[in-house]
Amino acid sequence: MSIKEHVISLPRRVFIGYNIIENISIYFSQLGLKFPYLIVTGEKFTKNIAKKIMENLPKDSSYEVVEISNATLDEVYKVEEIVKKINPKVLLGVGGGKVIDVAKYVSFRNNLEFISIPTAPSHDGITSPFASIKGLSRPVSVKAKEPLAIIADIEILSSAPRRLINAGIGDTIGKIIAVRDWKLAAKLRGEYYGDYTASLAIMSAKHAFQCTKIINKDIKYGTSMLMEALISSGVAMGMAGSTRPASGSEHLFAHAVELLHPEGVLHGELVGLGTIMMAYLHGLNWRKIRNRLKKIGFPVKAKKLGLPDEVVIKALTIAHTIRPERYTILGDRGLTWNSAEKVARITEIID
Ligand SMILES: NC(=O)C1=CN([C@@H]2O[C@H](COP(=O)(O)OP(=O)(O)OC[C@H]3O[C@@H](n4cnc5c(N)ncnc54)[C@H](O)[C@@H]3O)[C@@H](O)[C@H]2O)C=CC1
Ligand SMILES: O=C(CO)COP(=O)(O)O
Ligand SMILES: [Zn+2]
Repeated sequence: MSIKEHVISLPRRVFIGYNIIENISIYFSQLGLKFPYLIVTGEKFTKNIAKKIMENLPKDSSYEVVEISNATLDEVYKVEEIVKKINPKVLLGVGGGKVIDVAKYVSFRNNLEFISIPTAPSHDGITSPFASIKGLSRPVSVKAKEPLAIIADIEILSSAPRRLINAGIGDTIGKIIAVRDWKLAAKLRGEYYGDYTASLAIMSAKHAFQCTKIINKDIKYGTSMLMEALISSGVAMGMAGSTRPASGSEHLFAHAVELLHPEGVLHGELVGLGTIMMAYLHGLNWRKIRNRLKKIGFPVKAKKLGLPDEVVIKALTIAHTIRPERYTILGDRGLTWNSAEKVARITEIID
């Protein structure tokens, strides 16, 4: 009898706290990291944070920096050119979700250690061993390297623009739907359902929901709560060996919009909108989710994000085609144009 292998990829250490960037050389020595390092960062604001990191790297260590503008295959190849040149031992991803995904994907392809240094609590890719890279065959995430460590400086993360913080809440509350969809697939399709990882994902969503009650009053405490939720959702993915606990129909909607309207909207914002509409389809209390998000200033209307109504409706009708092997409330045939329009109007995503 053959035993099907199941591999769990988890980070070894999570450093979380205020102004902990200053301790980076201590952390690196605890982890026994060798240099040269390659720092992957963004072209704008995040490169200033990367500079602070450089100032605090272990003395006498050597490193290179590469700035990327997007999570595309071209940017992956650009980083790999530098990997070939300097032969780094460790890649540091310093930035938002796109930077982290490129660094973690390059680490995977080149078998290098990866350290995740998020600059915004905007997504749960901070811990997950998956990456979303444009230019691959599909818009959904693929296997990547799990971070050896995460360095989460709450001072930096809580100073990120509020829009990015809210997007992280959107990405995390989406797990309510992802787990419902997973349960449905288990019932209708006999798909394996991992109770433990599903519970972990639901706990992350509840935590993010709780966070909506705190974040307006105490941004620092709210951010640290959100970070716990984002990290544990990433752990759920690592344990499941798939993004199933963290990505269902609400993410399919987000991916569909990204295909139709690729610029200007954050991943977590789209997941938030998808969550409201899919909650309606699942017969959940979508109003409660919408109201909580609205209270924190989350854009609960497509037009606030510059999304035309037609894009929302079209995305709803094609979402089921994006990852057909992952059964969700959208079924095999998806929504008709008329029912999609009705869902979007009833939930007030479009007027
Ligand atoms: N691998 C995984 O499991 C997951 C991956 N993702 C991916 O992550 C990406 C979304 O990540 P986001 O961070 O929302 O988008 P992003 O990486 O595009 O960042 C949004 C913007 O915020 C800027 N930024 C970051 N930190 C900042 C700060 N402290 N101050 C000012 N500006 C800052 C970035 O430079 C960028 O311009 C998507 O590509 C999505 O597919 C999302 C969830 C899970
Ligand atoms: O965004 C993700 C989890 O929040 C990853 O989901 P996908 O596997 O659908 O890309
Ligand atoms: Zn997501």
